[in-house]
Amino acid sequence: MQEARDWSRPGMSSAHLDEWQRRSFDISSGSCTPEQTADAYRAHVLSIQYAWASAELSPAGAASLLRTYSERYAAVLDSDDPRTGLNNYAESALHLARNQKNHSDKWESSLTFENVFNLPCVQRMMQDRSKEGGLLVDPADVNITVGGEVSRGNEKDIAISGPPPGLKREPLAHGPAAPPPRAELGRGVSNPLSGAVEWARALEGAPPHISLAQNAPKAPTGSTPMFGHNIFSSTGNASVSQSSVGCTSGSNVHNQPVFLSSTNPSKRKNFYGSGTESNRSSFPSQGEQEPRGRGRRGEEGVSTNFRSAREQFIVDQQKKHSHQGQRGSTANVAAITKKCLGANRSRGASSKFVPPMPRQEEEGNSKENAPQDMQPVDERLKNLEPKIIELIMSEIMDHGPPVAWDDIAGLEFAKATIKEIVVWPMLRPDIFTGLRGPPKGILLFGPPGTGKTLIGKCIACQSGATFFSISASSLTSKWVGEGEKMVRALFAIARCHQPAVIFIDEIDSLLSQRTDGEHDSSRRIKTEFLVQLDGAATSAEDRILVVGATNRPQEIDEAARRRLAKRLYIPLPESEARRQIVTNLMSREKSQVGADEMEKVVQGTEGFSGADMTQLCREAALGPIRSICLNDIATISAEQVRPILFSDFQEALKTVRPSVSSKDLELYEEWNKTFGCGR
Ligand SMILES: Nc1ncnc2c1ncn2[C@@H]1O[C@H](COP(=O)(O)OP(=O)(O)OP(=O)(O)O)[C@@H](O)[C@H]1O
Ligand SMILES: [Mg+2]
Repeated sequence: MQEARDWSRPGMSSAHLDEWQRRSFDISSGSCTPEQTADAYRAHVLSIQYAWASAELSPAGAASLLRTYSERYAAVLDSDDPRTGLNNYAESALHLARNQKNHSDKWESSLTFENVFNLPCVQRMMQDRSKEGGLLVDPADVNITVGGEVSRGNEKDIAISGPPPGLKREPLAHGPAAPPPRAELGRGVSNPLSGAVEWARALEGAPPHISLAQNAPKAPTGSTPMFGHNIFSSTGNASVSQSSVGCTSGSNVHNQPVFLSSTNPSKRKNFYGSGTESNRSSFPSQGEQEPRGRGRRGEEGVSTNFRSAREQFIVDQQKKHSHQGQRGSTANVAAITKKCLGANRSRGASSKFVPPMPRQEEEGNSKENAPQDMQPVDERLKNLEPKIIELIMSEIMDHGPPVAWDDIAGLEFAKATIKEIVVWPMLRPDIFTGLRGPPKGILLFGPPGTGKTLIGKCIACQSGATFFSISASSLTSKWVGEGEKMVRALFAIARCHQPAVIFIDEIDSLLSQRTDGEHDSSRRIKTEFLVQLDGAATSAEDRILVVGATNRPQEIDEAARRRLAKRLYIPLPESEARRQIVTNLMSREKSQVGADEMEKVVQGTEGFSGADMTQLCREAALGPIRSICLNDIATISAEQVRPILFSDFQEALKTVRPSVSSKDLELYEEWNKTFGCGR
């Protein structure tokens, strides 16, 4: 509070200062709840504003104090630590975003900036566009700042902008064309999907790979249409910052993409807007700025987006309800807004607060605006919430290093069957009709680590179909009602992107036996899934294939089992397959293992799964490193490391054991005999 005294004007009333002091003391006592702390900081901010308005504080002092307390206030709002912050409703979402990974995370995109422009559909789009000479995004979206804030006309540091006024965009005659500028769905941005939809439509020829897994790579920023992001994101050298695709203006006439760093959440420098240093440090001049958001006083020319106590109360109530899981139909929207709820955005008392749930008017507005803002991609999707569509579409999975059928050792019968069911009918739908029509559901079951997920990845790469990969966890979200909607939307979108494959890894957790004691929401998700599966199965013209994978087939609901008509056993690898796995892996390393030594390795690994074999090879590969003298490890060159030898395998075999017990194996064999479709 020393600061307050320093900034105060001589002769001003000390009432406000005392008040600040008292509250500050309370807050720092550590006994306040986050709500109380936030309230106290809000009150501080209001007091400072009041003091400034009644000329009790100098403008500079007011600006400085306001910045300090607004930042503290924002820190409480944004922190997802339940003891210190209010952002707990996003806890699970943030947790998922940060920690959970699934298989698809490890996949790298085979699309790069270079080769994406060689895609026929992109070429086509470029040609079409060059004929039309039009922009790929809605003109209204051109001047949008990446990073969540809507750019204002007078700002110099606009992150995305179109060509300078008067400069007509020339289509590229050759060479790589730029992707359309990605319109960040910032608040107040009109027609947010237009660019993305346009781009996606243009890419229709290239089968997108769509993952609904929550833990698949996510856009860090808010409700962003992610076509652009996903199509261009890759872990290779052409990677694009997920929240930062943009186009330069000025000299860069061809709209070459530039990479912009995303906002550092820990830095709240932009607190007073998206602003420049000058507008950040001049609180009193805020009134001159264009009011942002829906601050009621914004109309009067004062940019005070503070919420009245009543408004705050409504928000608090909404938060409480969200904690009780009674969100009803708005839950979906809330779940989607979770992307915006992290600390990625600078926020404060004078910036627009993002409530955990949309306020009534916002909801109303969004419904009203929906027809113009979010044009449905397809007629069939018009009954779905645009934000759910966006969410599903935004999770487009990059299929990384392509998995070929030959990368899967053994499993010849399963591979042949899948090719017959998946690949050929996709290629020749005209032949595979009537009784020859492929089954609409496949279940891959077998012990852990035998290649079920690997097969899923291979189907993604080889089938040429739109590939949706979902994990049960993405549907069994805590937002009541969201799961069913997601399932419905998933199938609806798949229907629009036929032929499509929906891959559900660990399907047992989604479609386990329905019991009396289970939670209502998971029961409803299951029911919805079965209904959708039925729809997909009975509609002759739909070319949607559902592939489930599980290592707990006995737990699958019998109704689901029936719908997954082709149930393929994925057993432990036979000796030939084990040899193939070791040979494949060793071919990428420096190794010297003779044929008879390899035979001994194969014989010694009876009962090993594919994953166990991989683990064995990894362990053996460490042998040469372990044999290096400790003093040399820092200096030895890679070439000097000796090759992997049979003795390394012998050592590795002492520590790596099969992960599947013979008792478990019997259960699988038994289930296969009863329900399996193998020979
Ligand atoms: N048949 C196989 N050929 C080549 N590699 C294999 C094979 N089976 C397993 N692997 C190796 O084991 C790893 C794990 O396989 P995968 O994830 O497909 O197992 P899974 O059957 O899905 O196991 P889980 O049931 O536990 O999910 C693969 O990444 C691969 O390296
Ligand atoms: Mg798996």
